[in-house]
Amino acid sequence: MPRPTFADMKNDLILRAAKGEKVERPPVWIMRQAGRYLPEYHEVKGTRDFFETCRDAEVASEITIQPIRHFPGLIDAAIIFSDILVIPQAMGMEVQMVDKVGPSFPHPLRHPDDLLKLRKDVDVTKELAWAFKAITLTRTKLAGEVPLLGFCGAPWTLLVYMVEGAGTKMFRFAKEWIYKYEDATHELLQRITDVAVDFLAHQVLAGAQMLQVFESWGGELGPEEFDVFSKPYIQQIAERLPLKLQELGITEKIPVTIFAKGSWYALDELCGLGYDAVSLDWTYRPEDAVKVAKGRVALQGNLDPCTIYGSKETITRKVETMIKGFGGGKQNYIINFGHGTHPFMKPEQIEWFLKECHRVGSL
Ligand SMILES: Cc1c2[nH]c(c1CCC(=O)O)Cc1[nH]c(c(CCC(=O)O)c1C)Cc1[nH]c(c(CCC(=O)O)c1C)Cc1[nH]c(c(C)c1CCC(=O)O)C2
Repeated sequence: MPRPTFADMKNDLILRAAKGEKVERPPVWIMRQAGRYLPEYHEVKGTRDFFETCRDAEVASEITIQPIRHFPGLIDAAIIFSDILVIPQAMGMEVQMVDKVGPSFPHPLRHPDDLLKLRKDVDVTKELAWAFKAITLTRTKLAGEVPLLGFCGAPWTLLVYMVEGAGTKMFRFAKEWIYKYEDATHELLQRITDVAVDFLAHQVLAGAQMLQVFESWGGELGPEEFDVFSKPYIQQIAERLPLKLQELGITEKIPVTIFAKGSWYALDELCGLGYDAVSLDWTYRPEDAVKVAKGRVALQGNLDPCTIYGSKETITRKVETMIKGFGGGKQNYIINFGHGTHPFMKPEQIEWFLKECHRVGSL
């Protein structure tokens, strides 16, 4: 596949911040910035199936750009509208998105023998061709307005969904895998890692300018298990990606962010894995995170998303303390929520948050 060409960037703030450069103000984007809190999302999505929406390049690109248009000049990155569960799909698993319930796998992997059901050699250019098409179209439509982010799920988080078959509070099956089927667990994690590296690299080839790896269930592992079942695989992704990009003829630096939700005990290790940015949930005191990071990476985060339910004064106060806590934000900092938006949030409140980020971040 020849590498497409795109318009020059009008705003590359997030790319500069992720590379550790000094910036005029910290860039801001929001996890799940496209989605159900925006009325125009429902208009476009209608009653269409969620994954069908992702696979339609025209629709996915429109939804990706919606928040950029809704808050003109206020958001510094677009993130492609897709889902972390497309890797399990590429590996041969069926995944449905059930309205008001979430993801559901009709045939979860409950025993090591179930690994036989997975596709052995996954050709992402075939299985996920739709994703690359959506990325190329979205980057073209963005016309350099803001950079386009690609992403994938981290191996441990994807294993959780693949063996549980749905969201969970108990993690019974995922924990059974790590404590009872340790070898099979490593085999599965390795196979997901291989697909993830390939998938991320091809997202860049299609036009993604920065990447994020979502270890959303990181915090379900204790520190010892994190070092065995999460860290080696997210480290492999960071280490192998530049080589894979080189193979594809991509020589420029592509910043990559790791978001390991709940893994506060591992912050020091996360800063040394080869990622350019580390995304933090809201349970960190920014000052403490800055001390641990020691300028090795850009930190991203970490407003409690529920702050948006508070008054404008509350949002202002929280934005002020957050940006101050991250040292004023002119270097090594990207503003974000500590997790995604909720469907019940009012766009006006989010707009106030974004405006305050611009005001306080420019001081
Ligand atoms: C764990 C996870 C998933 N998906 C994702 C994660 C990691 C981030 C996190 O920790 O939240 C990542 C994701 N999912 C989605 C995006 C797109 C871009 C964006 O952030 O704006 C991204 C980056 C769209 C989505 N992914 C999903 C929706 C809602 C689908 C709908 O419209 O009904 C969207 C907009 C569905 C989804 N997808 C997933 C769940 C658990 C759910 C159901 C929960 C819910 O309903 O919010 C798995």
